[in-house]
Amino acid sequence: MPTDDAPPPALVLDAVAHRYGADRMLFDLAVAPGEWLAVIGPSGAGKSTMLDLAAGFLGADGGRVLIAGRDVTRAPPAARPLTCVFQDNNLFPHLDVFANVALGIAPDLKLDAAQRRRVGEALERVGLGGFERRRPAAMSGGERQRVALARAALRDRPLLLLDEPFAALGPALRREMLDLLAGLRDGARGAPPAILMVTHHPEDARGRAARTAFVADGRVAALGATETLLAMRDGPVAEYLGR
Ligand SMILES: Nc1ncnc2c1ncn2[C@@H]1O[C@H](COP(=O)(O)OP(=O)(O)OP(=O)(O)O)[C@@H](O)[C@H]1O
Repeated sequence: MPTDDAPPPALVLDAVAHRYGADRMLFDLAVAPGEWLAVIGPSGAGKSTMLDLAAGFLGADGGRVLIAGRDVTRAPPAARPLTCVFQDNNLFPHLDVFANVALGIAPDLKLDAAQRRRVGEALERVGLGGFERRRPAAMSGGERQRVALARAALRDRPLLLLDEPFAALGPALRREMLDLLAGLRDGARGAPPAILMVTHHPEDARGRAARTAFVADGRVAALGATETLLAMRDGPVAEYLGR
């Protein structure tokens, strides 16, 4: 039983509705503080829509979105205590790596000495010490995502939304990036953030996400321990997994 002083869930989607024409999506989900939850499901099922509703890029037609106990249903994206990493377009091409990371803590790019040091440390942690003056165009896809992760790690938000961030990378590099993400989470200055990670590679969830949600037809159709869900022999999850 949770006690009165137990921290609230990192994210609650309480009957959050969204309509695309005649298609109605309706999401119920609770992510515990510090939990790593993977989201899988067929193409077009609504995975990105669910994350966009949590982040506020899409408005809810009904229901409530709570982040760390705060009702943010009507709050714009910038006012929600979360950070996002997508497959593409995480970086500003006209800014160098240092500035791209620094934006995570100082949107006006006016940093004091301690903040400058933190940016440098974050770059070291993702293996990009010495890349400070590089522009994103002169970096590989994996390096660019390291920059995005460094910025996310600096922000110290209770919730990290990842929408296919490593999809364009090969299997070995994807594994490396997931290990890096796990390291950043474990090394967080405060409480580790909860991670909600959409992936097209269910095996990415194994050993990392304790629970996995299966999204189908605009709903969370199944939710359970990752190993249990991925071991299903029949039903829609098994069908999605190609069994
Ligand atoms: N702006 C839009 N207008 C109308 N329909 C949309 C819009 N954006 C998404 N959709 C539809 O909503 C459904 C869910 O899309 P969404 O991107 O959330 O799926 P997904 O599960 O993330 O898919 P994928 O795995 O292919 O990225 C799809 O059928 C899509 O065509």
